[in-house]
Amino acid sequence: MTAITRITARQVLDSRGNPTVEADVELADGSFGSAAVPSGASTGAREAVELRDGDPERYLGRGVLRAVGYIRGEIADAVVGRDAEDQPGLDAALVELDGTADRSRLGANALLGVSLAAAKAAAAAHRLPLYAYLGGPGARLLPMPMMNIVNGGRHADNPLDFQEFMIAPIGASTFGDAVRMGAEVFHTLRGRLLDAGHGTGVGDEGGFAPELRTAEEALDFVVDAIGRAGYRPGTDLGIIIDPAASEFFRDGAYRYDGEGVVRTVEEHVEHLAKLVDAYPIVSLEDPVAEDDRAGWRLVTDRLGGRIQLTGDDVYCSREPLVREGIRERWGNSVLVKVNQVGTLTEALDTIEAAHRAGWTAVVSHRSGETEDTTIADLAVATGCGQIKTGSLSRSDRTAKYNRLLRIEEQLGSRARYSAGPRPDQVQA
Ligand SMILES: O=C(O)[C@@H](CO)OP(=O)(O)O
Ligand SMILES: [Mg+2]
Repeated sequence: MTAITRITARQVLDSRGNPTVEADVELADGSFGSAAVPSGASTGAREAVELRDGDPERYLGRGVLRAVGYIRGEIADAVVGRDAEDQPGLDAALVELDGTADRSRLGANALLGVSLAAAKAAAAAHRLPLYAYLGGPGARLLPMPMMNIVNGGRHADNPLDFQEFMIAPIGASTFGDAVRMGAEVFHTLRGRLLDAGHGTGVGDEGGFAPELRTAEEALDFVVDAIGRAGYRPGTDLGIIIDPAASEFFRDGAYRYDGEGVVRTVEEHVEHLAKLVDAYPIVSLEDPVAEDDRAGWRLVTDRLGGRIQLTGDDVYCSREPLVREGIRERWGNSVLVKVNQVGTLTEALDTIEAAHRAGWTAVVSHRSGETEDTTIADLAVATGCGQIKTGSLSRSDRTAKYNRLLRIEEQLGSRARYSAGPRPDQVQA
């Protein structure tokens, strides 16, 4: 009854107004699943390749239409008749059909759309929500959200060199509390920015994008907003930064163009360490560039015992790269974005490999998102305990928070809230 009978796809728009792929899968019993594929701006060099076509300033639709065509044609021909319950088999068939290491022939966006839509159809056939279908009866841990409230870097037009400043409700006792606390800080921050004469326009992920130059200026605003909203910085809410350091690492140095400073690898790591000393930072993502191996080692030696260091660009959600990072001790955590790798099975394998090594995993959105909420279910299904899904505004981001609120309600008294990456940080 879970045999795939029909696959189709279409172009839809993502949150940046760029076309992206949406795929539908239908099963013999009439069950249906649909998934829309997200897209990044600060992409890792070893990410699976999406078909989009070149210049991001221009219309990107032709590549997407090619991906849509592949789904309707070649992929449908190969996959119709397969059992949607056999997700690893389906995903392996998709990877084999593509035949390239970087998924560039059919496109990671084509592969991922089908992979996720098939999982949703199989969940529907079982009359289960996706998180329960994928995670089983043990799936009841709501993730600590990393809420993006200040945008910079590639995600905004302001001078801030670091890409994302986030708050994490480490002192919340439920996911509902966490969302409320985040929303209160978000609105308090808005008022404080206005008072200081700043604009309150937002960046790609819905965080404010004020004309600030230094990380310290942004962090002062964030700490102040946490306090004025009635919370204790570092106890109720921690701070997380994604500098997305690959974006400003050139010729062996970190070029802070907004701040007007160039820092050597050592100076850059020293600067991060000072920020960790001065502010309640609980986690740094991509603190150094993906190809700065010495920097990864240095920052891990310096800060790995104190805070979470999450690799995004350096791992591109790919299990073999994470295994290498575990061996080499580059960080202690991995960011997992399903479209970086191209299939659901591979993303799940990456999370499992991280957990087996005692690392944490953070399920993440992309800066270009849609109303699709699959990652909310994935965070609960894997019990990873952390999700990064943007600000408290913009429907593309709030869709994920709202989905998690509904899951928490559905789980009732079985629901647990993860107040941080470690198992002992779960609220009873
Ligand atoms: O760097 C990141 O972590 C992501 C998501 O926040 O951005 P993008 O999707 O542009 O790669
Ligand atoms: Mg990142």
